[in-house]
Amino acid sequence: MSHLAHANARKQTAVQTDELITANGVSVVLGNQLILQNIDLSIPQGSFVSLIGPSGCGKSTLLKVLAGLVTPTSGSVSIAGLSATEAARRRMIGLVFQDANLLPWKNAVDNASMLLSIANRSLSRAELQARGQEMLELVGLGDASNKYPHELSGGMRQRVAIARALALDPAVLLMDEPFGALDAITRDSMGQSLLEIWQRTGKTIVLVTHSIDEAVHLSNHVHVLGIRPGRITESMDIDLPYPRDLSVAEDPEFVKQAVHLRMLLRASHQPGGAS
Ligand SMILES: Nc1ncnc2c1ncn2[C@@H]1O[C@H](COP(=O)(O)OP(=O)(O)OP(=O)(O)O)[C@@H](O)[C@H]1O
Repeated sequence: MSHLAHANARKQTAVQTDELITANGVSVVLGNQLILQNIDLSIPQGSFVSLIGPSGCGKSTLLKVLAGLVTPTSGSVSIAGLSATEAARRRMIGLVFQDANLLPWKNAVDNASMLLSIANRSLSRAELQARGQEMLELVGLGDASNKYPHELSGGMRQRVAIARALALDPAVLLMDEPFGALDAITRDSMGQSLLEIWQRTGKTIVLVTHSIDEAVHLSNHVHVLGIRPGRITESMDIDLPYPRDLSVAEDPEFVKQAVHLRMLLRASHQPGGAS
């Protein structure tokens, strides 16, 4: 191996750290308002991280920065050693929003393979359908492939949206209040399914949520954002073993951590100055 090849191998090793996503000193000004101030984040590969904070504190904006959709005014984001824009261009980022945004004239399997069909024009219809079906099975909708969005419940539509994002096999799944419009019981079961998908696929997940219980049930790490300006005020590990099922909510340790998170969240509602 040449000297240069040795140096490159060293460089590659250096990039392959446990951290998949890092944000360094990210600030965002929109209009003339400071929305995010000096955000530092370090998200390990394969982790499940939740972002929680008061309404309007900038959680969605931060997710958009990680997705390469909003360019920081200062600071930088790296995803597997690439800029967020480049990671997005390479389809390494899957996005799921509160609204499933399915195409009403396509059935579930065609919706699930829709982004893949755009990303890889060389795939045959049979290949697209096979991948769409595989993803629907992963999200527990294997029997609904021929159903159209109007025939699906809100939870089922969100499952298709998750299948659509996963069909591209992204390294990261960024989710913005994906279960926010669902009833409490459906929301619980969607969270549980998401945990199982996470454990089966090993994806890195960043979830924006308003639910303390959801954050504690699902994540191994939670960042609390404060308001005016949006900044990370606290971070906490969720110290509960996986696999977790819904009965974890009755575990005294769960209750303790949820109480602690509530206290951090309450403090984050106080407007603050410099972080
Ligand atoms: N394009 C924009 N131009 C100007 N201000 C914006 C823009 N987008 C968002 N904002 C402002 O940035 C702030 C943060 O918005 P953001 O949607 O990121 O908050 P959030 O924490 O996700 O809120 P919520 O929990 O209510 O969804 C808000 O005050 C919002 O009005």
